[in-house]
Amino acid sequence: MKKKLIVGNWKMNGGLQANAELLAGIRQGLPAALQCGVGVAVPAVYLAQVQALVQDSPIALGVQDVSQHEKGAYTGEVSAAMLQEFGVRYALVGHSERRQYHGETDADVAHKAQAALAKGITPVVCVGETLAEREAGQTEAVVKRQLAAVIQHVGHCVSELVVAYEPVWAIGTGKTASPEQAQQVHAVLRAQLAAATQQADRVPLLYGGSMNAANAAQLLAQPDIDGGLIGGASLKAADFLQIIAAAQ
Ligand SMILES: O=C[C@H](O)COP(=O)(O)O
Repeated sequence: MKKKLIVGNWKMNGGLQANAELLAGIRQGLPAALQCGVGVAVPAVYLAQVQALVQDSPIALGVQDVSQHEKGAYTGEVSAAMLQEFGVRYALVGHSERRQYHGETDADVAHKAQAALAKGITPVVCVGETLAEREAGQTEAVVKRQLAAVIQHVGHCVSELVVAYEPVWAIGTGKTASPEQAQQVHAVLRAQLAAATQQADRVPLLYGGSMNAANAAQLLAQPDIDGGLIGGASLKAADFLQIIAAAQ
């Protein structure tokens, strides 16, 4: 069976002491024979600290964004080359909070994915519909449009992506998509990937949106749900570890 992948997205949370405590707790509680991939997407300012804290552990280092530009006069941006220097393995691109609060377009997200790939960093491409879009019956059209922009841009590298389906209405709200709702969208995404690459099965499709210790097992049991992108529940070692246990 394909290994599941569980990635914590810390969002704008943490601090030097809190990060050290959280990662110590996770490291201590990880099963000796870990059967799934584990990563944490941390605020860029903590990269050096977290790189050291996850050293010699199975925890992969991730970030929450990457610049689409290579270098130069882009105040506040962090390039893929800089991330590469810190051993970053995963970069979230197109998280709905970036799309919503920072005006990121599908084209921006596609360029960011390409910039990450060019430096050997795996983009975790986030897609998802708002509540209004779901209620208008546009879920499929929205996620397909968002993913198509990336597929078209990265060409033959499609099989190197990770894709995360995160319904915006489920993020941080405690309202999780039902396993059936999530599976339905994941199947759509899988079919879209299959039209672009013969290796669609190896692209991990993560679900994100109020995934927690109580609902993780059911979500992860769906045939096209290959893991989770976890926000709130990744900030407590015990909760994150329970999700990891469900992915074993
Ligand atoms: O990237 C993570 C998602 O936005 C989910 O966040 P959440 O688990 O707090 O709902």
